[in-house]
Amino acid sequence: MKITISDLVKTYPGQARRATDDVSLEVADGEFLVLVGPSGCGKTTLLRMVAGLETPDTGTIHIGDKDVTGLAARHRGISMVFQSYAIFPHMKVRENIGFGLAMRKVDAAEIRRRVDQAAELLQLTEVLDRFPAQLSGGQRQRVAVARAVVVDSGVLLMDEPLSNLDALLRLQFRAELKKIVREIGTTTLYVTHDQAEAMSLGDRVAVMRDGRIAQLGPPLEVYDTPSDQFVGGFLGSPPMNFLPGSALVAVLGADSAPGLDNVLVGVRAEKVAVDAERTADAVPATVEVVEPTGASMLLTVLLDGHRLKVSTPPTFTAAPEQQIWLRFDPASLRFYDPETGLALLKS
Ligand SMILES: Nc1ncnc2c1ncn2[C@@H]1O[C@H](COP(=O)(O)OP(=O)(O)OP(=O)(O)O)[C@@H](O)[C@H]1O
Repeated sequence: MKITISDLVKTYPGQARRATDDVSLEVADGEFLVLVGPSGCGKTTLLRMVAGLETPDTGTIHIGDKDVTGLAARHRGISMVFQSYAIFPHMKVRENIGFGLAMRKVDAAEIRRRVDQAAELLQLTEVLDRFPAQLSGGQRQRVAVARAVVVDSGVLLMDEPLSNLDALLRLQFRAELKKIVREIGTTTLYVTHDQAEAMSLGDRVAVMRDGRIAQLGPPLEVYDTPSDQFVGGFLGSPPMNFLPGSALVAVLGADSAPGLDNVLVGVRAEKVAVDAERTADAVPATVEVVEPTGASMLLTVLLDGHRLKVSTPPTFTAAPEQQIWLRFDPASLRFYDPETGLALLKS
């Protein structure tokens, strides 16, 4: 089922600012779309309006072709998994997973069949007869997901479903979740403040800021070509570097110098080539900090007084205060308006 969100405005009582400010968005049938952004940007509010847990001031929500804007949550045909996954402590895993089906008066044999199937998908078969207290955090989280997917509704809404897990489990379960959602093929709207999670899971990501969608697109497109400085600085670890154009005159050539005074140049850490020796077209920089990440060596360097992060192969050896040489591939540079932070088309 596709979800069509049109011009949603929501202001909470007593708040001066809009929590969502005229948001329009279409989630295609079977698509996994992630809403991501810093705390307070309005992503949870948007999800809760789709769920029917908040009422928009203006705007409409359609699920499939049906206008559900005025419908109660239980009549919208959606499943939800929230951060505080409310699984019932007094019910065994089997009853917890089957709860939604029992509420819908599905007959017992069918409930059993579907619970068994979901349990297998989520590797919970062994623990179906346990109580939640006898499960690990990751297993509890899987119960919450199983309970949502077993209902087989056309739309799945998730709000930070992995946030209760420790870093390792989070990473593991992220990949499992991606696989499961692909298998069941449900249209999914997913909220997270974690940009890595958003990139990993989303067919498309919508980066939100101040109640609006700053950019919407496939993860790598948004990563490679951020539409503004905010998106480039939010997505990616490390975030995109931004340098005044004047710092790159030597790289881009004197011809482009006049135009460079008024631009901000964005470049990703891994797009800068680093050499210990001077090479053609290279500019000198000084190493400030060296951080081994295992997969790469992350260097903080000073280029003409401007700080940036560059990543090199893990075998690259560098020490603080050492001079190194940087090469920039013009094709990987992005240009922004220093006043507005908006992307400029390359001339
Ligand atoms: N029940 C509420 N009453 C008043 N203001 C609210 C309420 N819920 C959210 N807000 C405000 O609305 C704005 C958007 O909040 P929302 O929870 O949607 O953001 P979010 O991006 O999900 O943030 P987080 O990641 O911290 O949950 C914020 O300014 C927040 O303070």
